Amino acid sequence: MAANETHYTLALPVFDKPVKLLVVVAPYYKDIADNLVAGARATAAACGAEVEVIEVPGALEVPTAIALAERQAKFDGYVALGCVIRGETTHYDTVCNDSSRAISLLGLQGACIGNGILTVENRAQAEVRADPAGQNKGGGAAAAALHLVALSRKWATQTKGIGFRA
Ligand SMILES: Nc1c(NC[C@H](O)[C@H](O)[C@H](O)CO)[nH]c(=O)[nH]c1=O
Ligand SMILES: CC(=O)[C@@H](O)COP(=O)(O)O
Repeated sequence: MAANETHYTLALPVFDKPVKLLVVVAPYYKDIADNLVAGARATAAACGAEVEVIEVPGALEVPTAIALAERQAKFDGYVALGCVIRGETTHYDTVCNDSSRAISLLGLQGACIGNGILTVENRAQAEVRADPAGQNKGGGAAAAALHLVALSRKWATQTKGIGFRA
């Protein structure tokens, strides 16, 4: 994938009611995280969505923070951001696999989550993917969350008043 190429081709959803996103970021690599957050903020702003940002120590804590936030029922969707760079041991595999799987499981339970946690071999790969003017993975994760929020709202209004599964 070219440095400035992105595959987020869907048009952003349009909302008639306010949307509130929670960005959960692990600033393990602060500069990378800052770029991911900037990309997510820009995409959220393009949709008129409100953003709150919280920080956790690492990628493994991101899904737990989302699960805790979901209990508050204050947010329409979540953007998971972070960067995992392979080191000398197998811990990379644990961090990548466990954080992504936990995020997917939360999604299957109905949380609208976009996953922008980078899992890369080296810093150069991370930099180009975090850059809002590059592959903009933070913006893509925010777009994913917003699309799921739109879908959730669409189907919630369609089933309102129907007391049974059609
Ligand atoms: N190596 C990276 C980590 N490791 C830390 C874990 O995510 C976690 O915070 C720790 O195991 C305590 O539970 N985290 C990243 O986000 N990125 C890494 O490259
Ligand atoms: C992804 C990691 O957990 C990694 O940064 C840890 O580095 P190492 O495997 O060299 O301990």
